[in-house]
Amino acid sequence: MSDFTMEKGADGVAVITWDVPGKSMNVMTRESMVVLNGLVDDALADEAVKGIIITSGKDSFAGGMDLNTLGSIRAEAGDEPAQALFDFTMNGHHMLRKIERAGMDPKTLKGGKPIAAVLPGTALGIGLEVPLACHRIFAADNPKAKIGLPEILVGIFPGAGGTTRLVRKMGAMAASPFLLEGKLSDPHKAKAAGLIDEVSDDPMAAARDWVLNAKDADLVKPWDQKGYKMPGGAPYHPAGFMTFVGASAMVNGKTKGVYPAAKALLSAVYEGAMVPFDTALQIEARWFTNVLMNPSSSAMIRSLFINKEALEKGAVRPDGVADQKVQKVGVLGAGMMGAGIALVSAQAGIDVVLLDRDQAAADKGKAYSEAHFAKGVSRKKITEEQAAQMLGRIEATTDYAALKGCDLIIEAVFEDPKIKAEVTKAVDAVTDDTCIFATNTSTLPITELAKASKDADRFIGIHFFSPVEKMLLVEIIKGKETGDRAVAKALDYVRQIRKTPIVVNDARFFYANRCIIPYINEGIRMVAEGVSPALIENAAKMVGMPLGPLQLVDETSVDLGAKIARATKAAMGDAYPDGAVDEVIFWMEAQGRLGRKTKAGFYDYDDKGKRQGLSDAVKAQYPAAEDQPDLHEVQNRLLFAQVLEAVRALEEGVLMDIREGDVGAILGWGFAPWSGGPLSWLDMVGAAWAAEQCDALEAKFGARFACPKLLREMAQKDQTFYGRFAPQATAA
Ligand SMILES: NC(=O)c1ccc[n+]([C@@H]2O[C@H](COP(=O)([O-])OP(=O)(O)OC[C@H]3O[C@@H](n4cnc5c(N)ncnc54)[C@H](O)[C@@H]3O)[C@@H](O)[C@H]2O)c1
Repeated sequence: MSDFTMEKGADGVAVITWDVPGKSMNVMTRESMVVLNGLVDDALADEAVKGIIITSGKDSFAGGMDLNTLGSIRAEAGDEPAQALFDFTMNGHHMLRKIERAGMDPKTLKGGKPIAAVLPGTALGIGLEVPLACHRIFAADNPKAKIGLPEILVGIFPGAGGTTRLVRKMGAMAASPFLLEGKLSDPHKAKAAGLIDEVSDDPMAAARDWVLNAKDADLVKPWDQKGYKMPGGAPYHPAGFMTFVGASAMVNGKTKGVYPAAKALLSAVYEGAMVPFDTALQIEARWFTNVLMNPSSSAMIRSLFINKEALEKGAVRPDGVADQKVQKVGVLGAGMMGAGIALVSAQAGIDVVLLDRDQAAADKGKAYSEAHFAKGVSRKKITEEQAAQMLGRIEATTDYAALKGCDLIIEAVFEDPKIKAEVTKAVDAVTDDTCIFATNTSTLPITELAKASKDADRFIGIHFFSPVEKMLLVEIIKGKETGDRAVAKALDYVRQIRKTPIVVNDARFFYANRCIIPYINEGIRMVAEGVSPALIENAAKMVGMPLGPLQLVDETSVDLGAKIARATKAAMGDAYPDGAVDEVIFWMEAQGRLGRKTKAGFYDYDDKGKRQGLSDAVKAQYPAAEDQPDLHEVQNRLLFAQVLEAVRALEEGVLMDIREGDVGAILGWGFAPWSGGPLSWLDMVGAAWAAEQCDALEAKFGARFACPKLLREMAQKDQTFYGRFAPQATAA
């Protein structure tokens, strides 16, 4: 079975159906493009065919390009990868341009065959770029459908004509959220924005009717008509020029210049807007190739597309363990985390028993889901029946007997080993030995907590990030005695709730928190040293961190920081290195400046909790020194604080797979996504340069920057992480 098939109807409409065998969503490959091209040729040449509909056999249209394709083109091309990628991209343009011109006479623009796209649901990336080349796009009235061009989020930009077509269709200003931010819309919003043309209960019938009645003029795109003017003005008009200046400033403001794809996109748009359409497509292809050849884009594609998907599909799942899909989950503690865990589980179709110490607390936890589902109904994302069905899956209770029959328990009670031990024992008394017990602790060692369990083999860490329903990463932690079945269960559960898992070994703060805490601490330490808070925050953003370390403290709260500092000090004794950090954090705590929640932290906040400037009170207590450090040094301190922890985690065997180190960093704490993650970043800058920087930082700031042995050895041997620790199937 081919990815595309065609059926020619007696009414003269040829329907090309995209339906990749064995996949839940269509993706475009090199091979499938050849097939589509052949079918379009056939239909255009066949006199019996009056018009064409391109649709999908699935409930979505397509998820985009299979980015592995780009990797394999590059790998096969040997010394000339750029030429091969450019040629591939131009072939795509030729095919889509053929669809757009549809056999019409190039002079009179008459005699073409109408081509409509019918989208039953989601259409992303090239899954929207193919429709954009068609003459009219019909979408089903499917509120779950997402329509847009998210390429920028994985480090590239729409390179199958989407950039050029969208800008000419709606103007650079209106196109910018879709191109530069990867904004996705449901069908109605997509129609309002001009991305698609019609939303219908029966889009096939509507499209067929349109195809059979379309006139010559309906097939000619505005940019192929005489006197075409770009909406909002092209760059050589004053209004258009200002749009481009504004867009350029916005991109620089948002990306701080570290995302090559955003800059290349702007160049493609700007240069392309000044020339005829077909030349613009060549310019788009040139910039697209430029981006594909950039190490940042390759690293982003590798981490955010290929490796993320591999982890979601079970790349690190233990071999030979049968499917462990969860039927009924018990969630202990209906507080902030427990309520979120219950919500995502119910959404995934799992029955949930949500247990707390008293009924009011359990009910409050369930009410969180109720409010969330009600919002979904009011925004037409789900129906009232679906909301009722999902809410009906959650049983709020105080009764341990209700946990009977649960095949997974996740405890999210207070962060207190005694309480955690009590609930572990109480659960053991009512569940059988098929049930896996998981703890959501963020700081307590799993191996220690497992001692309260009847069977440490069935005990595991499933560490969520807050807010549970928004954060994409789940960290699974193996205690010393955790068995494969528990790991498989945790992975299968994370897959059910559609998040991305990483599996790490048990160690202080596991992986994500272990790396983010030194970043935060380095920022606070600099405040104590008299580095200007604005310099610290800006330096962080300029290396691509979504939040500066001080803003991050405000978001996660100063008292949590103080609590962790006290606990760490108690655990480490004399080896505790963060005295300077504590001074600031304890002062903040004493001042009641606990962060956003108290509307005062390193930043000031208005009455509504909206962040204002950096706080004068903090600046008065820790005045900025006259001599401020070099920006590059501040950036290096903030980056190395994180990446060295990632290297140590790998060296110590906490991280077992480098893919998890990179994917976990980006999804878990927003580590500079342009870099592809901390290990990809080290590969980009080179181990030798990184080791030199460590030596310089260590000499000036102390042992926390000492070059890990592993990195030193890699520098000496001129190795990369993806070379030395190459996991299978990451060769993109
Ligand atoms: N807050 C975060 O950002 C975050 C992130 C990851 C992990 N965690 C971990 O998740 C756990 C819960 O954190 P939270 O922020 O949801 O706390 P929370 O205080 O909001 O909720 C804890 C809930 O547990 C209930 N509880 C306490 N003792 C109980 C018992 N014996 N039996 C049943 N219920 C009991 C409390 O009534 C409360 O509703 C902690 O282990 C924490 O370290 C928190």
